[in-house]
Amino acid sequence: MPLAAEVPDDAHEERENQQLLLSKTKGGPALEGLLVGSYCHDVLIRGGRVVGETLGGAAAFVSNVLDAASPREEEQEAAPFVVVSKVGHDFAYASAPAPAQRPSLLCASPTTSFHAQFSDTAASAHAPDRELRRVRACDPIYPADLPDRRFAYGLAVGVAGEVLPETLERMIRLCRAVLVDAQALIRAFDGDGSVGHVALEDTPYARLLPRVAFLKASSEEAPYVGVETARRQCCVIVTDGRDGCRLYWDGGEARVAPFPAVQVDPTGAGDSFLAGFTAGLLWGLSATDAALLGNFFGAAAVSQVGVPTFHPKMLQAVKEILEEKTTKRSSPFINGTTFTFERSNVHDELHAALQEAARLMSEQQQADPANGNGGDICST
Ligand SMILES: Nc1ncnc2c1ncn2[C@@H]1O[C@H](COP(=O)(O)OP(=O)(O)O)[C@@H](O)[C@H]1O
Ligand SMILES: O=P([O-])([O-])O[C@@H]1[C@@H](O)[C@H](O)[C@@H](O)[C@H](O)[C@@H]1O
Repeated sequence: MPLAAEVPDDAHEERENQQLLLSKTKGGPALEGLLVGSYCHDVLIRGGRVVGETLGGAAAFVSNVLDAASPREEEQEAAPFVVVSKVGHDFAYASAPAPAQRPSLLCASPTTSFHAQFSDTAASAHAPDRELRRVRACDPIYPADLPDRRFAYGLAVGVAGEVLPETLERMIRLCRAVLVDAQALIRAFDGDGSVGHVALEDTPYARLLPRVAFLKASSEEAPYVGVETARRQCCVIVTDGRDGCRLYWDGGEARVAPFPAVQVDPTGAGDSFLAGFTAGLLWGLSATDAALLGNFFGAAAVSQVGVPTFHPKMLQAVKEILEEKTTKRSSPFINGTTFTFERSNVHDELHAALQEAARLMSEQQQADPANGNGGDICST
């Protein structure tokens, strides 16, 4: 399987990109990321009643976790990444932390909006927890919307088909390693906006897979990704709700254990997982170890409604754990030419330490229900 460091022979721009990044990042500033996908409006509905209206879009959940957990230099006020997102003039959350910090491109079309219909009866462990309908769609993100400079890593995190194939291709050219959420590639929308899926191999994105480093899919999306074919081209991560996740690469696979959580809203779990995973790579963890951080932030996401708020003490605990358990502050994968998938000998210790931080998080939430927990969307 080609690693991110390997590029097709004819990809001059990508080779040049690698050279630039290698020279720039050796002992240099923290690694800058490029996050592409639009913020949106989420309307949460249960039993025919609106039970929540929140900021949504993977860009919001991913920014939140990257800001909380990615390594940064002491003097850096914000985590080093750029967001390319599009919203309309009706955007209701311009002053929320993530959009305020990294504003969107304004369009004449309305902000993308999803209705999430939650089941009125208790969901079984593996049944889809919600049905999504895209009720409005903002403009797509075009290659020309991306900054014309190089990035250490890219995250393609569209929710409504806004990351066009040519935009993903441009990201691959600009970024040393690209991580993709399958929901950006395989969603199809029928006449009333109901979200369905198409097989990845039938989309124009399929040919780009060998140049992608990681592809994350939920267990519902995995059959459309075709894990057995895709794992020969990039590392595939399948998330499985409360059961954690599995990684598949060419020649190996691993299961990564979850963290306990009291789920009140499943929205954003996959997005927060991908961001936690990316932060883990940036801290220098192997892919299987980084997935622990993905599971940790996925569990944190489901414990609150909408984009979660993290308690500073919990974040401090996580930072101390990462400082202790990681040997480098920047990933050899993103910073250099080597990369590992396998679990390391700190995996179990890291899991145990994060489990403690997860316990701290749930205690703090119970003690302070105002801390982002706006009510239970899930239970009957
Ligand atoms: N109920 C839960 N308890 C603990 N962790 C969870 C729970 N639901 C989700 N997670 C975490 O979030 C990750 C992503 O959740 P999942 O439901 O698979 O994604 P999606 O939101 O894309 O459907 C999981 O792999 C797991 O680590
Ligand atoms: O829950 P999750 O799969 O991680 O991601 C979600 C998307 O599937 C949904 O379309 C969007 O409206 C949510 O805000 C969130 O981004």
